[in-house]
Amino acid sequence: MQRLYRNCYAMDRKCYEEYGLTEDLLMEHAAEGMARQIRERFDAGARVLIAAGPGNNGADGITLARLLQGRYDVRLSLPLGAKSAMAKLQLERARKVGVPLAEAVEAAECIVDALFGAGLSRPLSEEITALVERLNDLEGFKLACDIPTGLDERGVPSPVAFRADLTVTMGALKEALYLDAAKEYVGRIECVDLGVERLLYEEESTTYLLEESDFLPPLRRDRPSAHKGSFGHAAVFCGEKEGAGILAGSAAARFGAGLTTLVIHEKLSAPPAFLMLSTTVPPRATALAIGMGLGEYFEEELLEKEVVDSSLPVVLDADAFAKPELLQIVHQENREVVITPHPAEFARLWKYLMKEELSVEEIQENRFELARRFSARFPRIVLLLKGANPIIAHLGELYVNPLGTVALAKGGSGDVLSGLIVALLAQGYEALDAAIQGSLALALAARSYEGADYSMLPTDLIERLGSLSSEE
Ligand SMILES: NC(=O)C1=CN([C@@H]2O[C@H](COP(=O)(O)OP(=O)(O)OC[C@H]3O[C@@H](n4cnc5c(N)ncnc54)[C@H](OP(=O)(O)O)[C@@H]3O)[C@@H](O)[C@H]2O)[C@@H](O)CC1
Ligand SMILES: [K+]
Repeated sequence: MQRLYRNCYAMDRKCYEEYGLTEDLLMEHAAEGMARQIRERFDAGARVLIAAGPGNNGADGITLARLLQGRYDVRLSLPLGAKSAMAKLQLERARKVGVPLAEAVEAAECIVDALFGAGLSRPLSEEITALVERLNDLEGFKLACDIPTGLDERGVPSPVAFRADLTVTMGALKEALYLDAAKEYVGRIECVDLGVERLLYEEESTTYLLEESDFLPPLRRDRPSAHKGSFGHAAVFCGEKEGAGILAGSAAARFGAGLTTLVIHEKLSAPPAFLMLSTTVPPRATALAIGMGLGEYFEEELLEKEVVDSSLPVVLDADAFAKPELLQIVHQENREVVITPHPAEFARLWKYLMKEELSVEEIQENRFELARRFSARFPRIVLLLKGANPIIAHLGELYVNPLGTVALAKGGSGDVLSGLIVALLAQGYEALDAAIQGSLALALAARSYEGADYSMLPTDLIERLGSLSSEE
């Protein structure tokens, strides 16, 4: 797990005030971090075009030009000139080592965007927008300095923003790079130390980035005397769209629940043989999941009695967010509860619980802030806000999972996720661990799919659950 930050200003200040470092020194490390990435990828002589802006993001780019000059065919473009003191100083140095200025944007094997970083303070002008479009249209490898130009401090992209293959970010990882919309622009993300080890640079944070090595597959069954009752009993409500419940139930069984029962209202057409059926929650159930394809089958009284009045750990998903009786659960402080809304469901939930209307767009632009506000209001509840980079919130802490792929953008992926989480709850995991591990398992299952990304089915995910392993 790595830490994420809203910005690095306080940590930069610490470098100057406590460690006696200078801006010049930090910048040299920032530029050297980019130079290293370029040297690893390109042979001497390759053309590197660096588009540098007027501030210190541009100054990083100008410094990079100096570091590469001599070994590479460097072209430096300064469409707005050099304005900050550091940019002027770096330009003077770059000139002295012979860095040539580019008249216009020209084709290159490596294209570096050092136009704007943390200081972008207003929309891009037409001229800069056109420049970013031209850079995007070039064929070469694209490297963004600190943050791709056009993303604001939340990560929200302008209509045109630089599309990087690699973002080399300075000092520490920023939340903005992990907003769903930013996923289109950032490419791979590498973080560079600025003159001190990351450990010394970083401050406390309440936001974390999940990594592959955080995944711990469910415990192997190493007790030969264990029986099915040793691994919990997941009860999955199966409603009008029965496929959703069947997917969730199948995922739960595959992810280790000792028993899985589909709680049904009407006889199912063809449930898998390993799932049991019941019209009530079995007395020995150890966790519940409800909402996937639920519809209107179940009477309110039954839901009250079997789900709301129960103390079992529970996953609420999909249609559960349209049922006020089920939403009472969010107020149950002493229960393990995971809620898994997608942004439109989160909007509905927000209106009901927070009495405030938000559009899906507002939610997507402010995912981190809203997840934080939700967690401040309902600290005990584990919120898993779905998206390209799902955010899990609990007790005011956020965990971001950047590992998912577009192959997951298909009906049924969310049902599988609910099944994974209820399987872990049934086996005794705490709600936060169940949400984190379920989310990681889903992403890793998708990554292990070998077919074309458009072709993956929820059943492919379920098949892969048995062979997941963490990288390390
Ligand atoms: N702090 C540190 O210790 C370290 C910082 N580092 C680096 O510094 C970067 C931050 O630098 P920064 O603060 O100078 O901001 P930056 O992104 O260059 O933009 C500011 C300039 O752009 C201008 N401008 C803004 N928006 C504009 C627009 N739409 N259209 C046109 N102009 C616009 C703005 O002009 P103004 O608003 O004043 O008119 C100003 O001139 C950071 O991302 C990292 O790369 C590293 O070296 C490590 C150490
Ligand atoms: K940039």
